[in-house]
Amino acid sequence: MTDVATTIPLTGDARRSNKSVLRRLVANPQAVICLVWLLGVLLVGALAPWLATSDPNTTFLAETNAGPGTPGHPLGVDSAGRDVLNRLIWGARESAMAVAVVTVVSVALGVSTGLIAGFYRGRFESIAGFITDVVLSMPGIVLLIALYALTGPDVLAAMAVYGVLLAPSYYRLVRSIVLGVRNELYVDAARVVGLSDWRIVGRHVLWAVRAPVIIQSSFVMASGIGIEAGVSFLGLGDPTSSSWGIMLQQSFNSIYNNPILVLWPALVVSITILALILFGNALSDVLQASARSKVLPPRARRRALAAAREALPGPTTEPTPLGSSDDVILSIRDLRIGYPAPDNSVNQVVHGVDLDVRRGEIHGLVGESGSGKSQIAFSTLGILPKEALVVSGHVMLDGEDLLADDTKLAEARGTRIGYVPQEPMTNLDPSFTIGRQLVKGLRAARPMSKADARKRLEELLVSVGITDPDRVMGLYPHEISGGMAQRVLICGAIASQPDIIVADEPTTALDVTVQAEVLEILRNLSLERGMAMILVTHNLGVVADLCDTVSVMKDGLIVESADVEELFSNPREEYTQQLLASSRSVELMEDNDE
Ligand SMILES: Nc1ncnc2c1ncn2[C@@H]1O[C@H](COP(=O)(O)OP(=O)(O)OP(=O)(O)O)[C@@H](O)[C@H]1O
Repeated sequence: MTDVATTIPLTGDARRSNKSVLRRLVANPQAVICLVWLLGVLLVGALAPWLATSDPNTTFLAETNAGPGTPGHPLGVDSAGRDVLNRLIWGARESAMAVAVVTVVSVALGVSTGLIAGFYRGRFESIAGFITDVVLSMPGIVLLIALYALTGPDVLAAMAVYGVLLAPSYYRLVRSIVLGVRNELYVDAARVVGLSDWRIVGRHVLWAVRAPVIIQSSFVMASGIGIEAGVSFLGLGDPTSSSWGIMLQQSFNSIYNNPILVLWPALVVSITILALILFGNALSDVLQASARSKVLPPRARRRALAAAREALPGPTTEPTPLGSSDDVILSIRDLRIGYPAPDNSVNQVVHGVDLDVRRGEIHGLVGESGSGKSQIAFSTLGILPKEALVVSGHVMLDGEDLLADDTKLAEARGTRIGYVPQEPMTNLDPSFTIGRQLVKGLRAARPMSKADARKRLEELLVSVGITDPDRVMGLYPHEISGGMAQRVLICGAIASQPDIIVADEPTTALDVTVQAEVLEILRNLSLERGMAMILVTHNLGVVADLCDTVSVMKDGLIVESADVEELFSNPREEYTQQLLASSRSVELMEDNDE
């Protein structure tokens, strides 16, 4: 039985990209050829009464076993005197009906039970799981033969039973997707606004399972065609029918008299199965590609980058010289980052950023959402998404261009550049203890014995406010609080004594009191260890409290960069003034609420 575990949870973005799915499908010649064949079979089946020149069982006894090309019988006549082309046309209708029965029964049963089991779980899920295991353990074709006593020579009834046998593959697929989707925040939000379970399932959950179900169905249809042919070939079909399986069986019986008769039904069965499988694969590729951002293949990537570089504006001013290497630890020049657009051009999101971070300085990076702060942070660490394209630029760490050399960048990451992420919990592996993760990370960055690594980490844990480091080292991530997890990650980031830390909104996921403690830790670390820091944040209060210098970003550009006191007292750019004004009005509103 076919069991394609294709899990492609589709989001709102995918909803918008429906049109492009169709466009990409049409652009794939293999998909188009398969689709034309499959639609052709359906059309021929639907129009059989008009296309066929006679009834499938009409006999032309005088022309029994006539070969292809006989006048009036282009594909010949079978051993019972029936026109082969006519029977193939009628057969398209019967085979399509058999496939429809398998698909409808298996989808209806498997998808509905999978939805209920995944969404509500509980006893239904246990019972459905047990039944699924039992059904899957049954040998399908043997069962169909055994059921012949019940169904008789009725292929549609046999196909309905086969549909029941295939339902577990849908059940498992749908249940696993629904289990992932039911805890998504948008489903919680739908519950909170009062949508009934049925509307949530109909609107959100069903949407997430539709693509994998469609893909699975093309494989189920292919196996339906094969099983119909197999069951009929074994003699369990209705001998008066003209399905392709029956044609195959009857022509096989007269293979010595008229061997070419086997060719026609074998050909249409094989081509239809092939078309369904290839179409399913093409559909799967297109839907998977549209569910994630597009990663260009190497050649297209090189072409897109070359075109984007060619289109760069020439220098209008002298390039900003690199900061003095004694003073500046990190120097970014003309950094431009983009992402592939649907037409394979490059959609730039960072447009030539220059930034200097001095040794020991805490450099705040602020700006509206989507302005490119994280892109700068990630390119410094070399952890931009795979699909990202660095159109131009240099990231110089202590005079070495990391962007020009992937090996140097990989060596610097985690050793000379530390990273404190936004979500502490999701950055710790739930399968290992805190101690194991910290020790492993430190030993990877700085080779040393386990005992030495553990000793150094215990000291660092104390320095970030964890008073019982030995106990915490033995805990799993789910056993500690978010604040403690962030301290652990800060400890991990500074353990290799990096020159600079990139902290991407390190306090956003924490509550207010813990935020203050974590900020205090970062400030002390910078003062005591002379570590520079890039602090990405939305919070101007944090910037005022912690940073020495601030760069304000808007639309992928740094619009203003200044000493923190100067920027707050005398903002030059209109956008900075607006940002400060809106931050003050939020503070005022909060004060009034208190
Ligand atoms: N994988 C991606 N594919 C396409 N565009 C992306 C991708 N990641 C980011 N972008 C785009 O890059 C731009 C900058 O994103 P970035 O995450 O750096 O913004 P940000 O200033 O850090 O925002 P926030 O404060 O909300 O995190 C945005 O327009 C975003 O849509």
